[in-house]
Amino acid sequence: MNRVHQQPPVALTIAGSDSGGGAGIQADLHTFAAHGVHGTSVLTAVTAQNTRGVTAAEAVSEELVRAQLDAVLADFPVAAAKTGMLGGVRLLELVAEYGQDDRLPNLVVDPVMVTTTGDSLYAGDPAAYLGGLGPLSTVLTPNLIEAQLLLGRAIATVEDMREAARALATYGPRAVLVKGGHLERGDAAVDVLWCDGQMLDLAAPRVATRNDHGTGCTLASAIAARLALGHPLPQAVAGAKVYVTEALKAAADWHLGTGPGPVHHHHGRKSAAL
Ligand SMILES: Nc1ncnc2c1ncn2[C@@H]1O[C@H](COP(=O)(O)OP(=O)(O)OP(=O)(O)O)[C@@H](O)[C@H]1O
Ligand SMILES: Cc1ncc(CO)c(N)n1
Repeated sequence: MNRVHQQPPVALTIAGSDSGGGAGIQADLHTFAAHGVHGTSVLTAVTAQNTRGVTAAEAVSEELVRAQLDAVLADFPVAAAKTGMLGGVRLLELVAEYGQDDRLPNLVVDPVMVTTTGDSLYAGDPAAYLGGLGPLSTVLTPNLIEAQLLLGRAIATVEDMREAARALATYGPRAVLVKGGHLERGDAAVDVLWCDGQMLDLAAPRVATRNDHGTGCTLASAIAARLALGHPLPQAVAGAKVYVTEALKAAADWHLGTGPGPVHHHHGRKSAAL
């Protein structure tokens, strides 16, 4: 038997740490593990954060980010990568440099700028995202607020989301997923995917829960995990959305923290405690 098939594919997350464990690098590594993918990580920032918000944040130096990227990429067959919090233009440009050298295959770019609790995680010009990482992205995954910041216009309806996805695609990503988690209307959570010239609406039942911390990170890393496993792009995105919906459902009754808590990344597995 070919031993190569007995080992997990490798995915890489380039993101910040959430001390509360619901978003950021922690959510990404949980998601990779839940998909049976080996997770490697490049830490870009450390945040002091819980379910109520971010109380402090500090960027990792460019030298240390570069050293982490070099260490991982020199030794692991990274099949897909994902960016989350980059903090500002300097780390964004550094990551773009690796992308330009074709060292970040199947790159999912989650343009993290503000948390749902309103804390800023990006001090820089939103346009730098499109210029720096747009052409290198396999999928760009802005939420409503990020899409508005990237395009400088209001987005209020699903039709606006479709127009935004088309407009963002002109900056070079192969696909754009505009997420509608913050469009609190109706009983569906609708995202729109512009992929290879086609528009798809991805709808899921809206889960009645306050525990939605880290859903964006979880979705982006589930897409990366599925790309690492060899799923074709639209199926990887659709499957990742189902995974997030199930993770939201499974954690709906949790009371972890007093604010919006984390989702259940390992909902497919029985825990000894539950
Ligand atoms: N209550 C919900 N029920 C079902 N799906 C949801 C719900 N809230 C969010 N989603 C889905 O979760 C995914 C992430 O969307 P969202 O717009 O919340 O991202 P985000 O703002 O980047 O997340 P966060 O900043 O909390 O990590 C999308 O697929 C969205 O449709
Ligand atoms: C570190 C980190 N990255 C991303 C997000 C967005 O959810 C967050 N809250 N914290």
